[in-house]
Amino acid sequence: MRAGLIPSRALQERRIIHERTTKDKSGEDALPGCQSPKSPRCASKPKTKKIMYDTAENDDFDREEIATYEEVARLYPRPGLHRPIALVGPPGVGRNELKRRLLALDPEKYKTTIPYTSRLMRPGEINGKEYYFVTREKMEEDVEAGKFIEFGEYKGNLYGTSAESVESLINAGYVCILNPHYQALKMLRIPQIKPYIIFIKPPQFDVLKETRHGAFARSTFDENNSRGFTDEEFHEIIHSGDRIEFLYGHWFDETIVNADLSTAFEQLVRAVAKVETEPLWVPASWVQ
Ligand SMILES: Nc1ncnc2c1ncn2[C@@H]1O[C@H](COP(=O)(O)OP(=O)(O)OP(=O)(O)O)[C@@H](O)[C@H]1O
Repeated sequence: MRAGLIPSRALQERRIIHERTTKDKSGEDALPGCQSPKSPRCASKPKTKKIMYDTAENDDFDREEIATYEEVARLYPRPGLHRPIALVGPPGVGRNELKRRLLALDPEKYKTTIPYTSRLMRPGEINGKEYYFVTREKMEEDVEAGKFIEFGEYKGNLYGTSAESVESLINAGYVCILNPHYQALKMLRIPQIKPYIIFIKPPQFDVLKETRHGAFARSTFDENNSRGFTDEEFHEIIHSGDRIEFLYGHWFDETIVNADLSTAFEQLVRAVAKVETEPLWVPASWVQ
């Protein structure tokens, strides 16, 4: 990601760090950002070195980003245009589940990025399969250079998603499926990437509770994924969804309410088909 493309003055001045994380199947890693972000961390190119700001709950930071008007134009589908699909929404709403289903629908067409980590490779792991393994120094250097759309630290190791990995999937002709933290949208929403942004919205409390309990869904707020969601967590998902919608709603191309999972997935499949077949409104700068 080039510094000149970062859409926000605030982002150029701050490095963003969040603290919540999630585990992978081995139960020990964090996969912030595009993989499974319980850890809402985002990155940008900082002007000031060695300073980290937790802006996850900073309303002022977010409000600086609210646009008033934006010139738009229709982007016509054409061969070679592969717009990534970015699923944004509150932690726990089901973005990973929807992403997993889409990737499984056509693994030759839909791909997601492989995150980078500074953690040591474990026996049996292959570089470039689950992760790209790099040294902490190299990763810090790349973070400083603004190469990560989001990154975070978990148990002393850095994890992150590079903008280059998104661009290389696009250039290789894949439909890149991302579930970035909402603050990463600031770095993704650029002409080189042209994401189609879908907000995954929780349904109202009763429906949220009924559908998740009915499916024996495991709470993503629990490190061990060993229990269901609590009422408090359902309220948190709804509250967090409202906040994201308030702050970033002007960037959403579409909203899907994730009540019944199959219905939400069908809507997602239709949305992805639409991106490939219909002219859609985008910032005018993307079509020039
Ligand atoms: N519509 C739904 N009905 C029932 N269960 C669902 C639905 N959507 C997701 N789930 C289940 O809820 C749980 C959490 O979903 P998922 O892991 O996709 O959340 P997430 O938004 O990616 O959360 P996080 O960002 O915190 O990792 C999973 O067990 C998933 O199968």
